[in-house]
Amino acid sequence: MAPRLSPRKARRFLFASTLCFSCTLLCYSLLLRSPPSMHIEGYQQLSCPLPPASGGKKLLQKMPPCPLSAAALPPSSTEEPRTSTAWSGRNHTEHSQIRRVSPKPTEHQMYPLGNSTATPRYGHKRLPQAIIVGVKKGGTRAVLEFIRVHPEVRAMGTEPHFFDRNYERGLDWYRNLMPRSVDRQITVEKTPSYFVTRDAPRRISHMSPKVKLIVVVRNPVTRAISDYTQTLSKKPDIPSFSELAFRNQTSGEVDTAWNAIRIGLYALHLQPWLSHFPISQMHFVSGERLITDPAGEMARVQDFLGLKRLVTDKHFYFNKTKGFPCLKKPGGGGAPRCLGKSKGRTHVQINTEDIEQLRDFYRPHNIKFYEIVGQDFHWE
Ligand SMILES: Nc1ncnc2c1ncn2[C@@H]1O[C@H](COP(=O)(O)OS(=O)(=O)O)[C@@H](OP(=O)(O)O)[C@H]1O
Repeated sequence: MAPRLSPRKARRFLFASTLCFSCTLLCYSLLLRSPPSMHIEGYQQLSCPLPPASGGKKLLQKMPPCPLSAAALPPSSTEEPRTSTAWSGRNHTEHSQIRRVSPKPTEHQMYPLGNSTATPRYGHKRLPQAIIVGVKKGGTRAVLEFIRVHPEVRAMGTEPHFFDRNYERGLDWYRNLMPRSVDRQITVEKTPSYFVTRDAPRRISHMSPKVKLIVVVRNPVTRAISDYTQTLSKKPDIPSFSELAFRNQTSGEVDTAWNAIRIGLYALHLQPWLSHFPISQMHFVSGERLITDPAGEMARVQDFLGLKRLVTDKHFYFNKTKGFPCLKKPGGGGAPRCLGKSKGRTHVQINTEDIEQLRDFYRPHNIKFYEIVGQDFHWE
């Protein structure tokens, strides 16, 4: 017969069993609890989880793309992961799932140079709000490369030639070529031949009457020689510059049918633009000042585009070998960035008499151009 417990002992037994059960439950719950959130000094955890901290294979698995919280990013690069192949030659995304939060980013961290052409996964492809429409050999590549340093600019790297050669492909085709951008960013493209394309002003205004137009102009004589030098580099058998530039070399009659000459008649080409856009919607960059004072010219371009002046003299240095201003590498180290070999070629030597004749020819056209745009470019 089992010994009978007194009521007092029974209560003690019940209390001891409950205590023991509760302890077991507590231990289990502590063991099975999810790991505490990881805090790493100097890093801010974003909304995406870190990869699990154990299991070798799992660590090698790629995590799904993680949207970055705006607060975690420096002001320049909010919402936009960029690849920076243009500068380092390596293709790495600047934003990882955890990002270092330095107390005050340096200017280069804030505004990394070389807003690359790589398309981020989000944002929208938009029709350009600004177009560098000309002129060929004026310095259009330099302006595009310099302005795309700005964090609020997204630029198409190649020339789409939509409004001259590809118009029948339609606006959706054109839009699809553009890099993705977020709301506060503007999309820019450059195609220098638009300036001399008869239908381009009408077509562009039809796309967007508010689009901002940038024209990079350069002394038309130097521009013509630059144009000829480029053609000669591709077709070495073409006639001499003087043979092409003058209808009659003895009389000095200039051949305005030759494109290299015709493009330099800026006042003439400007007229159709003014039938579709107010002059205030056009900005003229001096190709000469772009070389001697890139920061000054770019300040004016940023003002025109309604952007904060973030591309400044800190971004440029004069490269003696190249003979042109180049962009500094972000952070100071490594190779800086100059434009390619096709920019800044040594020009073909043209005799002084021919140059003088061309200057005389262009003078009245230049003066007319200065009057229309209200700026003297001093092309003497
Ligand atoms: N920073 C810098 N580096 C190199 N080159 C520079 C720069 N700034 C302006 N330029 C001048 O740009 C000229 C080429 O103009 P474009 O870019 O408009 O040419 S193109 O129409 O796109 O072919 C090019 O003409 P050339 O010197 O005749 O080659 C340059 O004089």
